Amino acid sequence: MTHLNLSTKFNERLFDMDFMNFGHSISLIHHHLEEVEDELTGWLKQPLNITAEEVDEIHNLSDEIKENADVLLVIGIGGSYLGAKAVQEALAPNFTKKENGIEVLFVGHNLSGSYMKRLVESLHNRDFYVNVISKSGTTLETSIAFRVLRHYSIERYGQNAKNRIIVTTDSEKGLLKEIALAQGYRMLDIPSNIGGRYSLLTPVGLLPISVAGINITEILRGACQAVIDLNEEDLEKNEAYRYAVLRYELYSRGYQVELLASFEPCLSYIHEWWKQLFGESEGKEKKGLFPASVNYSTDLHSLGQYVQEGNPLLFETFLSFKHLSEDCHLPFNELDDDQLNYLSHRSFNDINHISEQGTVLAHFEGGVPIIQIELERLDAFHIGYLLYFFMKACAISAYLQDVNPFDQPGVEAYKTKIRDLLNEKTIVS
Ligand SMILES: O=P(O)(O)OC[C@H]1O[C@H](O)[C@H](O)[C@@H](O)[C@@H]1O
Repeated sequence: MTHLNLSTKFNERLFDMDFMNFGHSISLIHHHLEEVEDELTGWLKQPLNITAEEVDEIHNLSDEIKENADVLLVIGIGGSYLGAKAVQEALAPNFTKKENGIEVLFVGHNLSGSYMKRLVESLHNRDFYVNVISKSGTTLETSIAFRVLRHYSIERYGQNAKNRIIVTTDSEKGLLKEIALAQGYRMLDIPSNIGGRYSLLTPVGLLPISVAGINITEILRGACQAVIDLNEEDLEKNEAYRYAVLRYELYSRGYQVELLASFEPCLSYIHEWWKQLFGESEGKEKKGLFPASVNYSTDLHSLGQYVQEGNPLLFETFLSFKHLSEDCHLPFNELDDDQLNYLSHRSFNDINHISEQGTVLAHFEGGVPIIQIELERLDAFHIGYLLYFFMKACAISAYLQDVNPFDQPGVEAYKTKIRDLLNEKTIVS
């Protein structure tokens, strides 16, 4: 049974692409990934390696939080929040009332004073837990948000505040780990050999996802399946490797932007997570596709014109799910004053699907190369599968470009500048 299908619609500029030219390089990269131990490759087998005890610990914590809080404040930025936020958006229903459940809020990923002020004000009548997540333990946004919310926790809960703070950080080192040990906060480990943007299937993602009411066992089951399926050395049988090769070939032929497109708004944070994954993994040494995204059909009415007829620097990757569990039908209207009765035998999903097909055709005819990634169902299993698929493809893709998928030296440049400016005595205007 295939859980994920990859297909393409390429125009004549690409018709002569031969996958098998990449067989040898892929094979070398495949073995390199299997064998390297000094790199941050712990995520490769993480879904298989996570123990039942670790999953139980997360379930227990999650139950405790749900029992004692109205809100879980997840403080983190980049890889320390995007994965969990992506899964929450994709799988936890929109518009549900929060009175009977807990709200999972992802905070500390900006430096806005008004955001922070309003956040604290919004907590006055609500009970909360804090889960601060940082692999390095020193990220500015996370650290200062934690300082504010730690103070506020003490104001609210006094001595008991420490029981409401959970620290997720590197298993071996870091300032946050030292703080947690000194203050007696409970800790969850991020394995040292897993970097931030590959850490979603560790407690970084699993605790917030579980509190959001999503079945983490199913997420891990999907990811485990992907570990097995996507460890196939034969390029023709490995969808992650094929996706990596396709992207590389398009890049080599002059395309500079990959536009990830989907027709379900709940996937918009999967796009955001994917952007960080590919952007930080590939964008170095003056190389790399620029990862961008669109939410259709919304963005057909803003960026659609550019995609169809603008500068031909991009290709599009459509992400879709064959079966969706919910739908809405159009009511019949006798008057037909809105002239929509021709659609009344169709559902929203039907119309959305046809709109996707029409968009693919139009953009293809406009000269845009198309990759399509389709999964069976929008559920926890397939989301786990998809996220692992992207991580595996991303690592392969970066190696094809001969860059290290696991570092982000460029991020340090602006961090240093900000730090230097903040250390200056004068206020920058
Ligand atoms: O988890 P942290 O160490 O706080 O890092 C959070 C984020 O910080 C930086 O932006 C890095 O470039 C990201 O890769 C990382 O995910």
